[in-house]
Amino acid sequence: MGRPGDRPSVITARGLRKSFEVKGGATVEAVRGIDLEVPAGQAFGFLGPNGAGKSSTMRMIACVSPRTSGELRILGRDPAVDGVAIRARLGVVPQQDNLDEELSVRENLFVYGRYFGLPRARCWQRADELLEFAQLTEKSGAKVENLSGGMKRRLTIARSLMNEPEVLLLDEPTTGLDPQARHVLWDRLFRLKQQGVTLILTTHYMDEAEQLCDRLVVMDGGVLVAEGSPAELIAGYSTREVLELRFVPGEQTAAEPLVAGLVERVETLPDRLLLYTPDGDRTLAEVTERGVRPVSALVRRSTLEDVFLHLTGRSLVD
Ligand SMILES: Nc1ncnc2c1ncn2[C@@H]1O[C@H](COP(=O)(O)OP(=O)(O)OP(=O)(O)O)[C@@H](O)[C@H]1O
Repeated sequence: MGRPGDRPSVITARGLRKSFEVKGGATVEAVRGIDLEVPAGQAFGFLGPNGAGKSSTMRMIACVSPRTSGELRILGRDPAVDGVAIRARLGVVPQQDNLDEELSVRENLFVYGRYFGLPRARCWQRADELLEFAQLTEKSGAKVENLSGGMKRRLTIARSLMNEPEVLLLDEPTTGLDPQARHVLWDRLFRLKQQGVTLILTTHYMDEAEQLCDRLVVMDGGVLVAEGSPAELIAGYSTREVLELRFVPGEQTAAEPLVAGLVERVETLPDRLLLYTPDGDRTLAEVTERGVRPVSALVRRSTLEDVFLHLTGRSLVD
């Protein structure tokens, strides 16, 4: 899988696998042989539900978890051999913030810079640049424990940029944030991409994938089930429009036979029927003619959520 462009690849994987031995001698196959090609300068996303294998893949790319088998090259090097050298060129934003709550915002950046061996004066200078970038200059002297969730995320991102990484890995960057905080964060990530940083992120939010990613892979059960740009995936796996018919939970099954044959594909959810159609308004008129009486009806454009439902038979967010 993959579409290598003329830009060099920052990540190449072939048959990449990760298994974990668990209690009782059983093996969990978290990643079951995936192929990846991520060109420099892209925002590349792993989209999938909980347990799909996204974090396990990210941890192998971050050189903190060895692969079980397969090939993996990051920035042209093998993490099993050159992990330390690769890590120096990566920025990592983990799923859970692990900031030092007792230190001030600015000190958190300083300490991280020192960890990467930057001279003291350069650490303070870089910290101030990144505070501005993260829109946290006014919070420079504040204790981390007094920051909002969105500010903490922005600080974690600022910290991951102390070593001027070429590639930034973000594991569910906006999980738990309110919509406004998510938009501020997306804006900062856009800026980084404009500056040439390759972004690799995991998410189970389809809007995040659509907003941020040039390309993405849909992951489920440790394998890749589709790859493309958000627009390509929607064009390839869904129709342009969806007619959503809402029912009192349970009553949607009675309507199923009435809509049969009207459209190419119908998905049944606990309180809804989704009818995939090139023309939602026309289909709505047809189902009304057939005597279907939903609580409400909505025509909307297809999203990545529909693609995911089509590919896996399940919703992205359980
Ligand atoms: N250290 C571990 N030991 C045993 N099993 C693990 C370990 N890490 C992950 N797994 C298992 O591997 C599978 C994939 O997990 P992973 O965390 O990679 O998925 P994910 O897509 O990132 O999910 P989430 O969105 O919940 O983070 C799951 O079944 C998980 O329970």
